[in-house]
Amino acid sequence: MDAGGGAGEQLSLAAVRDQLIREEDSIVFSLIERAKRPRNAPAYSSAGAGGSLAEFFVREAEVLHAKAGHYQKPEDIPFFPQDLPPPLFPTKGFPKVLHPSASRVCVNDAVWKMYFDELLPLFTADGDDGNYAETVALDFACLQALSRRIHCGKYVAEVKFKDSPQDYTPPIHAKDSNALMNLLTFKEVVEKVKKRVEKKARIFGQNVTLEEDTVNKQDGNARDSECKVDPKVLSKLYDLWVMPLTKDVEVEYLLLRLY
Ligand SMILES: C=C(O[C@@H]1C=C(C(=O)O)C=C[C@H]1O)C(=O)O
Repeated sequence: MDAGGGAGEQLSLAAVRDQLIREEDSIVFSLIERAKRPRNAPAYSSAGAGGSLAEFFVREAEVLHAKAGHYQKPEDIPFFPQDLPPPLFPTKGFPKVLHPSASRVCVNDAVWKMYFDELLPLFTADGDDGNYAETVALDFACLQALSRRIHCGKYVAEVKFKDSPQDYTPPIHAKDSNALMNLLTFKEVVEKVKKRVEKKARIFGQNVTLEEDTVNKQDGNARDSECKVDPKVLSKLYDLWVMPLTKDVEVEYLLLRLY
C-alpha cells in the first residue's frame, strides 16, 4: 500500500511508517547498484552552459516520466519541475488525503546537494571507468528513492496533526518550527530506523556464495568490509540526512496546514 492509502483506506501512522520501511529497501538497493561504478567525476562536471551530464540526464528522464504520467502523487516530486509536459496517457486519481498546500512542500534542492556533495563520496570508490551514462542513470534511481522517502514526511505530518490537533495547532499559529520539530520527533523510532537500515545493507549487500564462508562472517553476518556498501554509511545517511530532511518536510507541511 502507498503511504497515501488505497482507495478509501484510512491514513494511519502505522501504515505510513510501514511505507517508510518499504522505501528503505529501494534506497539500500539503489545505493548498492550505484556502488558498482566508481565515482566517475567527469559525469558531474559542468560542460559549459549545458550543465553536467548528471543534470542533463535527470532533466531528460523527468520529461519522459512526466509524459508517462509520473509525479501525480505528493511524494513523487521532480528535481526540475519547470516546463515539464503533461501526461500523454490517462492517469489514475489518487485519494486526496493531504492539505492542498502539500504541493508547495519540496526539499529536492537539499536532496540533490546532499547526494552529490556528501553521500556519493562516502559509498563510491575513487576512479573513472568511463561508464558515465550508466553511472548517471544509477544516480537518478538513488535520487528518486531518496526524494520519495523524504517527501513521505507529508503523510507523517498529516497523520500526527489529525491524531492530536490540540498539540500541533498552537505551535503552527506561533510559527514555532522548533516546537513542531520536538513534537514530531520520536527518538525510539529514529534508533530503530538506523539499526534496521544498517542491517538491511549488511544482508542485501553481502556476497552470497555456495561454499560455507566462516572467514568473512561476523556472528553469522558478512563483515562490513565485505558488503557492497558499508552498512555504517546507510546508518549515517539516515541519521544525518534522510530523517532530518523528512522532519523538515513534516515541519514545512505543518506550518502550511491551517492556512
Ligand atoms: C517519520 C516520523 O517522524 C520522525 C522522522 C522519522 C524518520 O524520518 O524515520 C522517525 C521518527 C520521527 O523522528 C515518524 O514518527 O515515523
